[in-house]
Amino acid sequence: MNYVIGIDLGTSAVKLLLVNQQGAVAAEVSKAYPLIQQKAGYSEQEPDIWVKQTIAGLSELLDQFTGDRSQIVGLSFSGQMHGLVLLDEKQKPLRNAILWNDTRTTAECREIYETAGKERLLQVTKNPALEGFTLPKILWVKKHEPALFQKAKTFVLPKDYVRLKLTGQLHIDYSDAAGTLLLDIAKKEWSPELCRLFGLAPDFCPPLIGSHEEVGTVLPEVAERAGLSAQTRVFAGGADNACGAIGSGILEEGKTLASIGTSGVVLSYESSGDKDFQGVVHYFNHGAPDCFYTMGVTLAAGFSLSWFKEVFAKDESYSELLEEVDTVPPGANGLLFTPYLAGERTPHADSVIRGSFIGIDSSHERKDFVRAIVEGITFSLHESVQIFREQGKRIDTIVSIGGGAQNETWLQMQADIFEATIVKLSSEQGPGMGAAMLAAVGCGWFPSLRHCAAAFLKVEKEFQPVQDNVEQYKELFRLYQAVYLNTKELNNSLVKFRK
Ligand SMILES: Nc1ncnc2c1ncn2[C@@H]1O[C@H](COP(=O)(O)OP(=O)(O)O)[C@@H](O)[C@H]1O
Ligand SMILES: O=C(CO)[C@@H](O)[C@H](O)COP(=O)(O)O
Repeated sequence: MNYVIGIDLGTSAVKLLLVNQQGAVAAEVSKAYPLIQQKAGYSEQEPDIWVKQTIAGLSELLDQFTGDRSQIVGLSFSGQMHGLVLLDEKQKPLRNAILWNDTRTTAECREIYETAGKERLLQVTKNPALEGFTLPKILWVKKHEPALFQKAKTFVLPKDYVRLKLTGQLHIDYSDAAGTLLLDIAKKEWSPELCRLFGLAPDFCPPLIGSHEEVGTVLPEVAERAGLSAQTRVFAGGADNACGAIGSGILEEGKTLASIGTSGVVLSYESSGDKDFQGVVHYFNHGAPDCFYTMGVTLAAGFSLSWFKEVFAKDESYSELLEEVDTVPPGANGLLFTPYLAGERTPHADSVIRGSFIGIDSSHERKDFVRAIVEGITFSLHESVQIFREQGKRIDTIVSIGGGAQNETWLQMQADIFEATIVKLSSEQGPGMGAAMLAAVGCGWFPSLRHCAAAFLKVEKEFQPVQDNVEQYKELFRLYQAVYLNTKELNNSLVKFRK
């Protein structure tokens, strides 16, 4: 029996899956790393911690493996999107990576519209200028750290940096390049026009590659440290949401997923790259060749829960924290939460808004707060589900993945709020599984990702909406939506008091 490894470089941790030819997960490892938040709106990570934890994770994964290492024939990557890793001429990072949930770049987003024009930007990149995307971060460093920027020869995205250190090969794949605001999405090439407008040298953007393409083998010194065979074939991999789509079988029109990781995502397959969504939802290249996807993004989905756990329940596990949440009724006994801890993207592209608990009563217990958080995150994702429905998409079944999909009360809540059947797969690790599938297809185990999905992906359980809950949540959702409008101005006035 042969195996492949899927490496998902998430925001909270790198997660590694060892997958056999039947798609069963033979071993899995998660290695965490911290977020660096110097001030409100800032979010960074140290690129070399990703590499260190990935190699340590590979080594732990291999410790669990009793077979012959030469049976591990391939590996590939999935990674948090948009994060800027600036490299010098020796391909060393010049500073910490600025991540997808860092919103310091509102002025640079304005500059992008003024320089390129919103219409033209949407035509080329299919996306609006949002603080989380890569180009605004490049412009921020250029403006605020000019001496450092002068030394920058190129840039990569997070998982591309790890792949560079594991193989020595420099690339960005199309699905991740799509989130930079520098890629012509339909033509699948770096936009010479945008690079020129923003003063970026033609070789500043690295060579592009397809997610399924082979880049080489692991470097001998890495193979030795990780305990891998030096013959292990490496395939490019993709953006975590593109890989999540592969790993949950979102490979044809009409399929939708909801992911609750650090961010929250509702994603839908698109067969062509020439539709016009006017930037209301993100529109990116898929990890499967020559197709696309649209998605709405909640910036602080799982992050809202991890924030609460870190501040109020540091020593408890998520299962302990969520233990009593099913004893609290829908509406958390009159408590509403909006998950805007890091600002928001869909439907309110707003870097200034922050979260609220509305309706705190002296009768509320911790479990009410936890229920309100989980409901607020799910309401936020429901705003994206609604956008897709308003655009004519039929959404009656949603595959749920990410850390949040480990909790059955939350899965039932998704069914009740989204008013759709929620599918839980045998592994909730969609992005890691998608990366493993890219390696499996690359190694020739299957003729296509669809064949691989048919063999690998197994439904573990389905959750149906409960009508009584659906009705209550419809009313609560309207109240939830009112919170944004009623707290927007208050938050604008609070900015000067933030860290
Ligand atoms: N047992 C659990 N039940 C519910 N939610 C969980 C559980 N474990 C983790 N989570 C949530 O999942 C998030 C991490 O999900 P994950 O998909 O691993 O994120 P990322 O890819 O961003 O690192 C955490 O922030 C937390 O909110
Ligand atoms: O910014 C986006 C998508 O546009 C995020 O979805 C990141 O890709 C991070 O993902 P997770 O760490 O939450 O999986």
